[in-house]
Amino acid sequence: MKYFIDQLQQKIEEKDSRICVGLDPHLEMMPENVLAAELLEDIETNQKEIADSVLKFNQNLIDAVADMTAVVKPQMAFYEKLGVPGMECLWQTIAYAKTKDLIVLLDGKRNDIGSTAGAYAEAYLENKKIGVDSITINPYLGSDGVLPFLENKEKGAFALLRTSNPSAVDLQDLKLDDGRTVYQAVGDFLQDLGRDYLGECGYSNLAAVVGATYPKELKEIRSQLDSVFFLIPGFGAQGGGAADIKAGFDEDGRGAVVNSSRGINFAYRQEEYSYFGAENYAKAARAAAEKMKKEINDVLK
Ligand SMILES: O=c1ccn([C@@H]2O[C@H](COP(=O)(O)O)[C@@H](O)[C@H]2O)c(=O)[nH]1
Repeated sequence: MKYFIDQLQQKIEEKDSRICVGLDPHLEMMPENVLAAELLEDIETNQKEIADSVLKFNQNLIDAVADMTAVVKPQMAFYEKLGVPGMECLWQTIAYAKTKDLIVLLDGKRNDIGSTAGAYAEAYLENKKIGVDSITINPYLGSDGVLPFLENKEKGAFALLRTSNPSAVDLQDLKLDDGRTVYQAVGDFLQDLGRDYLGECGYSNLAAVVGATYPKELKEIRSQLDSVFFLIPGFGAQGGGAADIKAGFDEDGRGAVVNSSRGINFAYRQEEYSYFGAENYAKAARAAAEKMKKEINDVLK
């Protein structure tokens, strides 16, 4: 039995890649040759056709980046939006990623009271037909809501710590009586809880989400938490760059992966990659992923 976090760290090192490729099918950004615009005029009626197109899109993206990423992160919201066909598309996307030996991090930000958290953990982490390796969770219900996601040591959970959105500050930066911010207290909580789930790599199966868009806080959180692995979203479309995420890694360039979704999925829409054309969206995605991988490796040298 190999701990989730050791599997992840090993794959990152094998591929020498610290990127995570999000699979976020924003329908309005899809290439016309994959998804005809008129189908979007009545999404509910056309769910099945749209979901079939999304699956094809995802499979082509996965083929394009499989050799240069350890992990893919489908964002559940975009699949849930397409009803039952969307969920089928999600499971087939995950199954396809597993045939390419990728680690799957399902972005669903689930959680609830302990008994319901257990049902979520079973639904996503124990379903052998689906093959999800890890899931994002909300830690605000406390330990009984988090522990069910850690029961299986081959699986992992990424708890929201300091998110990448502009209004992250509204609640996460509030000051507690002991002088810590809410996010610092969440960080201490996750590190303490995660100590029973440490892999050989020194990081825990209980990982955390810390946004690339707040480099000062990212640096501070990394120095606070030495055994918590980070997923760092906010690279690319949200404005984060390689210099911003550098401090999220440890001194050996370990302990984090950086996510980009729109920046890779829809690279063909960016001026830099527009020469590929919409029909070569997968090639454009590969070029964007390659650039991101290199920029991150260079900044960590
Ligand atoms: O703090 C957070 C937590 C999660 N996300 C998710 O990551 C991707 C980012 O997508 P981009 O297109 O690269 O902006 C998306 O699925 C978010 O839901 C985040 O951005 N920030």
